[in-house]
Amino acid sequence: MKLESLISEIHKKKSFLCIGLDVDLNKIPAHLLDTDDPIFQFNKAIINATHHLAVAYKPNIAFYEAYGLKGWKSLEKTIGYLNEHHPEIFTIADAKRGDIGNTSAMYANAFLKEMNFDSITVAPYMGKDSVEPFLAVEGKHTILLGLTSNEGAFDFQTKKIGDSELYKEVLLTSRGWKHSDRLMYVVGATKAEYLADIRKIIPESFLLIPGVGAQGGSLSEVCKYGMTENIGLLVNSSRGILYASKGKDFADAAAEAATVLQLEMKKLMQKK
Ligand SMILES: O=c1ccn([C@@H]2O[C@H](COP(=O)(O)O)[C@@H](O)[C@H]2O)c(=O)[nH]1
Repeated sequence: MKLESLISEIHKKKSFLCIGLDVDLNKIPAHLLDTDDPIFQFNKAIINATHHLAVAYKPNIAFYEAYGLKGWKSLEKTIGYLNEHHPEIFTIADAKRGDIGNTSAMYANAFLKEMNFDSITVAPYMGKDSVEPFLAVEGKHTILLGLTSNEGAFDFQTKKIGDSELYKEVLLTSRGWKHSDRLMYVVGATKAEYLADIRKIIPESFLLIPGVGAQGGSLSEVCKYGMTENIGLLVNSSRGILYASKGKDFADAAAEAATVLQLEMKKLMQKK
């Protein structure tokens, strides 16, 4: 998907909400467990109830790999359903891949071509040749881990390198790579206070922001420091939306939780 289409969808829906499809069979309503493919049935119901409120969906691949072949089939059906019924919605394979070049090319093929996701999350720490095969895929986006939402982000990412910090070097260096216009970056909502500095290095890039909802990040803080003229944000919530109810009303409850975020986003967009 072209960036202009994503931006136009954001303005149309007055939303920059990304819904994380992190399906845990221990958390979904019991009645779905009797169906042939509970993960897909759950995702389909969530997508049907929320697609007017969200501009992106982000299945975290771990939640599918966890169930072996059945999980992969559910993932394939989910991305197929999104691409067939909602081609206007941006899709993210949250796979956090990255390896030596020829292996990265296989990951790029699997997620961006075979499964036809619009984007994939990639770990930057094996360097340029590990990211290039993803960037080489035309019409797709590579979302590089910038500053992650977890506590462990302070173990390495914020470590000083001369006058700079490791995560800043990732942002700065990757900007110089071929097809860097296809890059986006992950920044945790729990690290909103870093966004002003981050915007000095990557003023226009789209940021995928996980960490609102269950992890306690603040949407208004994220917007205060991270929002650009083109909005430039995809704010993700997974558990806070998916598991708003464990009853038969789970999809309606998810839509309600998504609406709360969308309305706050609309307000914050109007302020801009
Ligand atoms: O820094 C990061 C990078 C990725 N994630 C992923 O986003 C979702 C967050 O889920 P919630 O339930 O809304 O907390 C999940 O898939 C993480 O693996 C992240 O949280 N932080």
